[in-house]
Amino acid sequence: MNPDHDPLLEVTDLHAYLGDSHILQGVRLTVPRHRVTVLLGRNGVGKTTTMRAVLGLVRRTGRVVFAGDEIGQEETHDIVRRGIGYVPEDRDVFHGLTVGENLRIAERRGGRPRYDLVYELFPELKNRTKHLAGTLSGGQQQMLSLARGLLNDNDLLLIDEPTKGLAPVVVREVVDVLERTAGQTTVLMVEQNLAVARRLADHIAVMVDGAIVLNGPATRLADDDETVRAYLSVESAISGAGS
Ligand SMILES: Nc1ncnc2c1ncn2[C@@H]1O[C@H](COP(=O)(O)OP(=O)(O)OP(=O)(O)O)[C@@H](O)[C@H]1O
Repeated sequence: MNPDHDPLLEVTDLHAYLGDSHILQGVRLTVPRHRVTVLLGRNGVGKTTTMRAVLGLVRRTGRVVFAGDEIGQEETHDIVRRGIGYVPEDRDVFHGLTVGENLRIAERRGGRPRYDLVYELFPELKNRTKHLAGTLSGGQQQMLSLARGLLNDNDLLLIDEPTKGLAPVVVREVVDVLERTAGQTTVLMVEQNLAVARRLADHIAVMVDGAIVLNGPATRLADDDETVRAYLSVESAISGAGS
């Protein structure tokens, strides 16, 4: 079956609230299987909140269907157990723990952690299992954060702004790692760096003021400069992501 017609994740009429603010206002989004979908939009439009709403981390209403099951009312721990991993924006590694310990505490109970896969994808981490995570570079911390998401057998990874705040040379490294990650699982990713988005995305979703205004093949990014200018606070030529 065409994966675009059998999405892994399908969100309909999703509303979310932070305090008194109505942040997501009827989000509709599909994420095809085995693809990278990049969620784009200006600062503050609700991209992070969309991921957190899918995970049940914010108050929300609406329909969220994952692998054919409705999960819009479920608690976060049940959603995560279904095979959705989260790599948050701030990387969230424990600086005072070693690389190995950071991985160990990410193991899902009852699961079979995939250390072989993780160390094959991230040899730099294998050489540093006894190093404190706080001593790693920003790029290595991002790798550790991605490795934690891949350690469990997740079907979907939600990755929030993985290249944010990284130097151009490190961005390139992380993009390579993201490409390897995307070979393993379906990805929904927030990314503000347009060059990175263009390199990785098969599918895009563009968000404006708490709603999705465009959800389709990534070719729209390549040949539709008007879309880019109208909706995104990104520049179309950003060095550091490679070609
Ligand atoms: N605790 C909160 N209470 C009320 N409003 C909040 C709270 N946290 C965030 N917001 C607002 O919710 C909106 C959506 O935030 P969100 O982080 O989802 O946007 P984003 O598109 O991911 O932005 P960015 O690219 O800056 O990370 C923003 O306008 C933000 O100011």
